[in-house]
Amino acid sequence: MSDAAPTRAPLDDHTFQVDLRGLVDLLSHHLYSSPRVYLRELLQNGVDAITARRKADPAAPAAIRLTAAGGTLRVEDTGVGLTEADVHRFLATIGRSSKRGELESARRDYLGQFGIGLLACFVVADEITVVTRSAADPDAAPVEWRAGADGRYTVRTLPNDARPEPGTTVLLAPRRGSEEWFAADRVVALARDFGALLPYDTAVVDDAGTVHPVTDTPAVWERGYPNPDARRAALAHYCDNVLGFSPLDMIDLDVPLAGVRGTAFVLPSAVSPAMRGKHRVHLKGMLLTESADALLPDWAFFVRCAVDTEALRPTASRENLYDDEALAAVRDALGAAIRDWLTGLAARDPERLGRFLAVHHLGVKAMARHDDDLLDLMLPWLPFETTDGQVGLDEFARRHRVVHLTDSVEEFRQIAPIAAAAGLGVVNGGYTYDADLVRRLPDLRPGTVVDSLDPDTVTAHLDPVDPSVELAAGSFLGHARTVLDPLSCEASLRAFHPVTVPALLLDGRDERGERARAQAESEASDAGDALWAGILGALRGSAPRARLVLNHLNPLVRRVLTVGDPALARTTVEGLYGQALLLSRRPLTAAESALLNRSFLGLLERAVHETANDDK
Ligand SMILES: Nc1ncnc2c1ncn2[C@@H]1O[C@H](COP(=O)(O)OP(=O)(O)OP(=O)(O)O)[C@@H](O)[C@H]1O
Repeated sequence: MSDAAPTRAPLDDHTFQVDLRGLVDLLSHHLYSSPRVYLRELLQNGVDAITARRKADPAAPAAIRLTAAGGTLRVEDTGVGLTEADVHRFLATIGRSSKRGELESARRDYLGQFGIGLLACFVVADEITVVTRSAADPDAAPVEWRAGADGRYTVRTLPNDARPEPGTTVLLAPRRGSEEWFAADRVVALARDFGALLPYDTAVVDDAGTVHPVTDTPAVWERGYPNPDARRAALAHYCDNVLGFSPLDMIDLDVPLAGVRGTAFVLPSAVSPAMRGKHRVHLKGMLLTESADALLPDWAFFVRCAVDTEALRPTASRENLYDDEALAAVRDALGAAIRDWLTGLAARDPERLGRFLAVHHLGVKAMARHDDDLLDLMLPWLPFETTDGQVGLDEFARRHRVVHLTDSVEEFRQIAPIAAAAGLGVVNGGYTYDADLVRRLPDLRPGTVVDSLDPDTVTAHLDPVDPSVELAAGSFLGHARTVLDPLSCEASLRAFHPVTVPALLLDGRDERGERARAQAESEASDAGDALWAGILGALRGSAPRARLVLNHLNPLVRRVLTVGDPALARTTVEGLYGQALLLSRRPLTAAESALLNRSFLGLLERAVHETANDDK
């Protein structure tokens, strides 16, 4: 056996091979949502180049000219330009960027950072030609770089007079099928959309030599106005033109920490809280997205923002904001600004607050669920549907020490008139957020009690009938109990308003749960599943039952109570139960539909039978 160290096979050093064609295809065709971004990337490179040049020479010219003529596009900037070495290093190396060197400060100063933006041009063109001359090295000759979508490129130096001044020109001709992106009017529209707020003078020249200005700065929210009305009018005009609606109101936004400034426009009509806001976000002037959805807290679904930001980060496709801590902090700060606006309105301009709440009370309720101070402040203003009509909770709680809450809109509709007549204070808890807010009342207004409205409470508030009346109705009520027992429902007799209601079915959530259980039990036993039916049967009795309350003030009910014929009495009970069931406006089970059918046909048959007898 040898004790020599085991010999190792020599290591082979390798480098990843990159299939440029595949990479170019991936980046250029799958990163971006639309070919239109090619123009944004070109504008962005022009802006960054000028910023870089101006760092060394603050007086350097700053202009970007796009020439859309003869179906091609030329983008020329007065920026820092590139030497031949730079061309190889930056232009021709995917993923390398001259804008990343100083890290944080670079990110602050430049729009680009990833070193892939130029590839977006391959979405619309097969070849990119760049002619550039460095401002950093006055002796460096102009350089021409030609690159194909297949990853090949050529570089050559040009005579000095091919480009006398520093700067860069990018030339593109459309790939077949992409001609539309090069039409002058399209280029003007795209450049204005992306670049209206860019810091340097930018314009498009068309075939006829007409110059179309692109930049329109400062932003409409940054400009000076002779008076607040003029400012409001200008912002409203912008909102109409750019966001497509006439705002109900406007809120100034300013978060110095992240350099976010802009305006939140209040939508003129209510929107679903589930709809996430689509906000227009510029990054250092360049339009990043028209549909940023994480800029505001979820509850602020009633506004659309237009902002410019200095410090938030874009995603690599540059079509949305990177959801990091900075964005979370901005989101909180913008949420606070909207909240402050609201509290300001409550204090100074209740009429405007009223107009706002008439449309967006749902949004404010959503917001108030997580914010006790706001709820406290808005309590007098937020409308709730109650037995006293549409009123603020504050006022309602003053009038009713116990605030009863229904589970659903249907329950409220059915019970509200009767409960109101009986002196109960009921709030409709069936609407989104309302129940949550009402349940917080005792904390905000000590002494107030909030209680669910259950059948027993309502029955207890309905006037009992005279014992002699109850006695006289005993036989009919006996039939009623026989009919209703299998439906897990009890019958009772009370006097209540309105007199037009013959019977009331009090049927809370627990009662419905019990009915669902009973139905499952009978289905299980029909199917021969004794074990399951037994389990369900064991649950029985613990759950409260529904209650059919007959109204002794109702003339029809008074007559019905005297019916002696057992068959007719049962059909009548079924009819009254069915009618009360329909009034409750909730979906019927199969057994309930069958009962309704049976009672309707039974009564019809009796009516026809009697008429036939009368005719004899
Ligand atoms: N107009 C220009 N003037 C001077 N240099 C340019 C110009 N366009 C591109 N470059 C150089 O080419 C590099 C790569 O550009 P590219 O657009 O691919 O990426 P980027 O702008 O650095 O980053 P991003 O991918 O975030 O846009 C840049 O970092 C810059 O050095």
